[in-house]
Amino acid sequence: MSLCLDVQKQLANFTLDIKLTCEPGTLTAIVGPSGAGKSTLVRIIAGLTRPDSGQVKLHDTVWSDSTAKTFLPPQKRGLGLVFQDYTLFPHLTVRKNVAFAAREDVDIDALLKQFSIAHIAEQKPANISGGERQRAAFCQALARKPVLLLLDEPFSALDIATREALRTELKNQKGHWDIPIVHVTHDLEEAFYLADRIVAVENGHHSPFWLKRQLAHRDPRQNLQNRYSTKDDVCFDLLA
Ligand SMILES: Nc1ncnc2c1ncn2[C@@H]1O[C@H](COP(=O)(O)OP(=O)(O)OP(=O)(O)O)[C@@H](O)[C@H]1O
Repeated sequence: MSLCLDVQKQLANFTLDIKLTCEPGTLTAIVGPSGAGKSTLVRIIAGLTRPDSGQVKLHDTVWSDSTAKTFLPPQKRGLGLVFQDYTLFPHLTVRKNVAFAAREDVDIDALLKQFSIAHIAEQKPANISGGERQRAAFCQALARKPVLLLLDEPFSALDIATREALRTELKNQKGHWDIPIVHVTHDLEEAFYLADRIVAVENGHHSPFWLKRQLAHRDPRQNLQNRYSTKDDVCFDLLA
């Protein structure tokens, strides 16, 4: 089921105005400078912020429509969220954290194994590493069998080696989940590595030129494109 949105929201200094479609089994990376509106966009998709106008739909289910005055609260959208800050309950073990969110038919042990944290299932979050906590956060998000996965800088608090390991796992697994994934990141390398499509946002608007400017300032310029852009789609912003 595809995510389709066309939303507007007045922010402090500009109006966020974004149109986006994200297909199941694909990862759309949202990149852009600080304050561009990326987190606001994630919050609108999650139902944590109401847009002033426009519509958010998952296939034919309307999550938000300002004209029809429809607004589905976050808990009814059935999505999985992974943020930079760990969303685990500190007083529960890893297994209980995942079980808390899980649908009945989910095999929690298999999920923990898939994310290589079966051996720490009985530990509490304070006793495991940052990378393990983020793995647990992914298990928690996926245990609810989400219709959409929303990732807001999920790797930015991790050290380089852990970040790279988790990126690789996400890249290998994302196609199997068969849901749209929206991934906000500051890191262009991460976006090029993971994304099926990159959408650059600047001052609340889709801005292919921001991405072009960033790449123009990189050294050497061609590296990211040559290494990761085997698919034309990823580069659609560069072709604009
Ligand atoms: N509820 C709000 N009402 C008005 N303005 C807001 C609101 N929330 C955020 N803003 C402003 O909107 C702009 C976009 O913020 P947002 O957090 O979405 O940007 P971002 O691209 O995620 O930034 P960063 O990469 O630094 O996290 C900022 O100027 C912020 O101050």
